[in-house]
Amino acid sequence: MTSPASGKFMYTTNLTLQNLYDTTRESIVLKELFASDPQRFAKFSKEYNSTYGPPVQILLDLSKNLITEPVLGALLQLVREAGVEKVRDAMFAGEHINTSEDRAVLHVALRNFTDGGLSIAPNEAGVNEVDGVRAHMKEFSEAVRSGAWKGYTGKPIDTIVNIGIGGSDLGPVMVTEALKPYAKRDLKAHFVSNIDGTHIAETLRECNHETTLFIIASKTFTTQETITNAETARSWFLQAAGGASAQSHIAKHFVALSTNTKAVTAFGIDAKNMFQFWDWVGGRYSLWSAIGLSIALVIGWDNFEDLLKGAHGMDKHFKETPLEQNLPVLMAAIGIWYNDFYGAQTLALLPYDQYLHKFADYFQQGDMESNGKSITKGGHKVDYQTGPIIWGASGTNGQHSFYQLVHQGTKLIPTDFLAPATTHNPIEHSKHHRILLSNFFAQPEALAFGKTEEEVRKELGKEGEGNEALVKSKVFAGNRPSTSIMFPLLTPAVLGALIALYEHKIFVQGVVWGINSFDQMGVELGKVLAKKILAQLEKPTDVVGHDSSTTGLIHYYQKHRKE
Ligand SMILES: O=P(O)(O)OC[C@H]1O[C@H](O)[C@H](O)[C@@H](O)[C@@H]1O
Repeated sequence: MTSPASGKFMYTTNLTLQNLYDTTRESIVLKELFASDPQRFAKFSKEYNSTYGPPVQILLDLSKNLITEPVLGALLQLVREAGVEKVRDAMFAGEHINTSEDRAVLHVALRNFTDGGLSIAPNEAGVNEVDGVRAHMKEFSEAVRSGAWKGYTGKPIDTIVNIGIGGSDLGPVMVTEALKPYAKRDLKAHFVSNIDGTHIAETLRECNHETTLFIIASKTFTTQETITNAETARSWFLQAAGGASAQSHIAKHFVALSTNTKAVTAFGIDAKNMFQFWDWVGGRYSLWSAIGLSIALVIGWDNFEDLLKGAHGMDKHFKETPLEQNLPVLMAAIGIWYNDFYGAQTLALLPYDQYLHKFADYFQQGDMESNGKSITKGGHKVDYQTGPIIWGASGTNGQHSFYQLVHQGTKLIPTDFLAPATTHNPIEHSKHHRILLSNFFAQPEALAFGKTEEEVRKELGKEGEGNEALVKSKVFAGNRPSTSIMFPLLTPAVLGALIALYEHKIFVQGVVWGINSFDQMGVELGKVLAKKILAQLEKPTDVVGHDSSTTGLIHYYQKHRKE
């Protein structure tokens, strides 16, 4: 049998799985599986307890998935056969598993602490500088938070504006939202990402130039959106601070997070106000790096460190735990089952925690930019499905919009439900939280077990008689899969572990599919075309080299625009 190196999803185990799918799919009925096995929850749920850092507990309940022991066994065999353990160890060792860019993939090194025991790639350039950058971030964030760091007129900073996009924005946004209970409430944090001038304009309206710190976050420091927004912020600041003569005040109000020292200094930011990271940190894996500075500013250094330690605990679990007990591996295996055998197109992330309302947005980049590929590392076109479409919203909002389709639509939608046992806001004696959690428990139950026609008829009584359409429309077929993830409380360490859990799930799937999860060539073409078009926007006669649709659209803009 060949491996994805040829573009064919053909491990030996693939045939076993296909066979299991063809012969047992009809009998994989959750209602029956639960009825016939009182141990099903015990068998298919795992409790994770961190062995490093602050205590982290996570309960992963996989029992409401369309799996049996033989299926899960075969899926794990597939993971084994695909060589996931070898590639995982290669990642930790710093081998250049990002082959197209010839780079190591070492975000795990950013959350490694010397007593963590993983000895992560000590020889890769930059790995031994991680501690130094962390110390710089700690010192700086503490100075800003305490008020010791002053703006150019001697006032303390009360507002930070992170200017970045993609991985230089989504992680800080998601984490600062998720950990709001730990936030310094008198330090306002804004995140500007969109090139749409509205984003920076509306933000600047809320800023006082004397007390605002701009954090320019860009791995490459060449990203059009970020540099344009940063230039606008700089002009705004200089104008407010007294024009060109205010140049020397920039040092108090602008810092950079980047791998590109040359571009940072060319922008006018002093190298000593730059927080370094390295090319082995992928953008969508960078919140653990200097890119996390805005997080550290908002929640404080100790909490930021707990976030890293929670992730490190999950790294240890991923590296050291047998596949059968390995949370990210199990989640990845089940995702492959739906994606490649059931033909599911998407995965919905449904956190029942308002603080996690950006979780799905964050993993849209994390998962889709990593595994949205159709060429293998060996350069072959795949003849199987790779990364799923990620989407979702926080509960219970989704229930009042798209859950109709999840319950009764024609598509199979695997779902991940997440919830904390305890809320940070126990108002009304946790009344809200009990209602929230009752929904968190009810939805997977309804999805899995549905409601039969018989039950509907009984419930409707006379009203249902002679009204077949009504009866049928109230039936829930059930057997719709879900994973439930619970934890005691959303702390920084728990959040770190959860993010790392999903990161490693994505990693495992990428290895099985034989793709490079660490490049993002698919974002390039649109950027190149936009540059070309930007130069043609002035006059209709400049618009050349496009199809009639694109030309027509640009002409429409030229006719109707007003400066
Ligand atoms: O951090 P930067 O270099 O500015 O990159 C920001 C973003 O740019 C591109 O869109 C990449 O596809 C993303 O992976 C990256 O996070």
